[in-house]
Amino acid sequence: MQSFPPCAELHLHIEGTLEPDLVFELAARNRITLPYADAADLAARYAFTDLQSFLDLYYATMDVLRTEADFADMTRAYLRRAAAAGVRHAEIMMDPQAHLIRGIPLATCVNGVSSVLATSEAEFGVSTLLIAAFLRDRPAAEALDVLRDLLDMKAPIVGIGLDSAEVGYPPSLFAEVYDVARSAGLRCVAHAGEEGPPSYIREALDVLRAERIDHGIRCLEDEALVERLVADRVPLTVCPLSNVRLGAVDDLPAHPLPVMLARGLNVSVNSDDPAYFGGYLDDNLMAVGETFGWGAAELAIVAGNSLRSAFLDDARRSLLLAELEVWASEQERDGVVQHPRTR
Ligand SMILES: Nc1ncnc2[nH]cnc12
Ligand SMILES: [Zn+2]
Repeated sequence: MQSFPPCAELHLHIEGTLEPDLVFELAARNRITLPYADAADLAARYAFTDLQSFLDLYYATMDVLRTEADFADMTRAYLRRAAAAGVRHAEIMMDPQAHLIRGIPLATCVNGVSSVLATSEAEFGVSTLLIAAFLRDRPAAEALDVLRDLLDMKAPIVGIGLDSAEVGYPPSLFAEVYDVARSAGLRCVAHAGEEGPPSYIREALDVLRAERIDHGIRCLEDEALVERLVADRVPLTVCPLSNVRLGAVDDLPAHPLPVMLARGLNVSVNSDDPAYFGGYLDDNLMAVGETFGWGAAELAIVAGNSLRSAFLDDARRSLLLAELEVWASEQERDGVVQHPRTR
């Protein structure tokens, strides 16, 4: 059986872990009638043409999340599955505005998710940090209000992110939000270069001073940008199955991940919205491993990148990097080193 390295998941939307079965369970609990016959009928709608076609369903489906217990159950289900995938640390995004605009109080979503994260290391062996992501297709003033509310309630967040529909919503619109967050000691990440142009990656770095770029795959269209990302070791949290399902790339063999790795970019592999895109972190690693002929050596590189790019404390990072070294030497000892197509 394939073994996966201990790693960090750095690009994961907790609302994107809502599996069809849980959607139906929460709908029943909250007496909501869904416009689908059953979980299989809902899953059959997961045929997306682009980011927007996914977002439409993603925002509609999360309407079943009404109470703290609902958010907690979703979070627990993700952690259980992530632990089985070899995830040892997760930096989890949530979209507070997606809940606020449908009347769910900020405390309900924040407390529901964070109550489970508080014990994730003890319960699942997965340390966790929470990132509040703002919706770039809504006004920056609204994001600023939500950020101030999060700060006022001392929400246990490590940082902020920027997600949702990308094209037409450049990072610079959110300069003030990121300035306020940074002044409050928060870490900064942003989606850029998923569907949007390389200039959005530059803006995320220069204007938002993002420390990590979520996706970033379109950087390859701008040679000077690639050189800068390599020189500065800027982490790019790549999500291969997501990119295929949303049509950002034609298919997995056409995915730029191996080129990005060969260029020396600091790439990690992540699952984005695993309930919607065909798999969790292990599924993504398995798919790229099979498609690109990766063995333990390549898996250890992306796992190491993920651990070094996480907002972890030094002690936990050292522990997980040591676990990764043990994993890599076991792979070598057992001769499970390489996939046939690599050599
Ligand atoms: N892949 C993605 N891109 C932008 N916003 C998102 N929200 C959830 N998943 C997303
Ligand atoms: Zn994402």
